Amino acid sequence: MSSLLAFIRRLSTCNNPPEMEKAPGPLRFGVLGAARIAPDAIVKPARNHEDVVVTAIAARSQDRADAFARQWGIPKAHGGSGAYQAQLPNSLHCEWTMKALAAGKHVLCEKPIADNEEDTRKMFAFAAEKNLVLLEAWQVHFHPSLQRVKELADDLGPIVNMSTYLGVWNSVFFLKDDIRFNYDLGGGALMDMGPYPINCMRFLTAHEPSVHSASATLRTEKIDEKIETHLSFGPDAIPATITTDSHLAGWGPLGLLPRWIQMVLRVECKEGVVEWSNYVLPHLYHSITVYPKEGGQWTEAAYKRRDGEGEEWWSAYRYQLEAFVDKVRGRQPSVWRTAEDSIESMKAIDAIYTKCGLPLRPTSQFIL
Ligand SMILES: NC(=O)C1=CN([C@@H]2O[C@H](COP(=O)(O)OP(=O)(O)OC[C@H]3O[C@@H](n4cnc5c(N)ncnc54)[C@H](OP(=O)(O)O)[C@@H]3O)[C@@H](O)[C@H]2O)C=CC1
Ligand SMILES: O=C1OC[C@@H](O)[C@H](O)[C@H]1O
Repeated sequence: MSSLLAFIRRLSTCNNPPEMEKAPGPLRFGVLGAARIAPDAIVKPARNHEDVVVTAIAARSQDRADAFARQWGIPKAHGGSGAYQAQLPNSLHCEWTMKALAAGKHVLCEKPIADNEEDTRKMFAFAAEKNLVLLEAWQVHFHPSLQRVKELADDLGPIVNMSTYLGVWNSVFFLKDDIRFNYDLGGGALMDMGPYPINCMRFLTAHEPSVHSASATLRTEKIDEKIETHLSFGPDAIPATITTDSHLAGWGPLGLLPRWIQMVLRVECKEGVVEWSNYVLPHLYHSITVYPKEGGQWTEAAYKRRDGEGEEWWSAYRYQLEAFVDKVRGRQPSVWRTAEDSIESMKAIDAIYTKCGLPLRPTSQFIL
């Protein structure tokens, strides 16, 4: 009972974090796109960061921007921002990141950072040229649970196999015209969910993947509803299987009842197995179950960093914002993701599409 209460308290603070008094001259954020993810990804974490304020929201329609600003208490003071958070369809990440960098702003851009490797390289090259911070907002990298899974896998000896089935039931989660199902907007189940397992596996093995096979079930001509791919990581060719499925079959009469999401990463090591559930949004809840070969399994969770940074209720987005602001302010973040991380992740996504015989998502036509 007490652990249920602690869970509810943690979740409710995570969703409604306490407002911090702001330091003088906080970093001013503009949000690009009144997206569904924007409140969780930036608005709420910013409220709780003493050195961040969200000053502006931009959307295609003024009404939508006004409504978002009203709902989330954003003054909409256009101009004067020091950083932008891009929450747009994937195909627009490149264009708007380039525009923001050209205007001298640091950028925290949603995952996947672009439509393909070519655009990703262009964006990071421009950020480096302008000496500005650009970070792909793959927030799981900043959550303590990923570090903990790595510690456990390291303890159990070399990784020998990794697998994950990432599945959601699309009529519950997504609308028919969702950006995820539009090729021109950079859609596809792999684009949407692929960054999670690819980056976890890259981090856990500290190696890049080679793609051996991949097959897609299509939703429309160029949009993957589901992809299963077989990869290997590093010189020891550690095998891995990733399935991204945006349309889990239902169950019950006529298959109409939704299935619970499937988000478990399984890491098999020489001396045992680590299973990490809900690794896509680990701050909501997650469990890490360890099955040592010698017996004596246990389950744990990691919500707070060992070095003392953070709070049990911090979301992965809040940890990510801490790191981003540290970087912008010239401090060394406790955890960071490099340009190389984003480039290699996009390269793997491109390689999987190519293996499936599908076209890469379209390169941005935007020219500065
Ligand atoms: N890191 C994470 O945990 C998550 C990341 N994401 C990422 O965030 C981004 C946004 O996702 P999500 O919030 O679900 O997206 P939404 O469906 O809310 O759409 C985002 C924005 O895209 C714009 N948009 C919608 N349709 C079109 C269109 N046809 N043409 C041009 N623009 C359009 C809208 O802008 P406007 O406001 O101007 O109307 C909308 O606000 C994606 O890159 C996604 O991968 C998403 C969920 C979780
Ligand atoms: O980034 C994401 O995380 C959760 C998923 O359900 C969502 O589709 C995706 O955009």
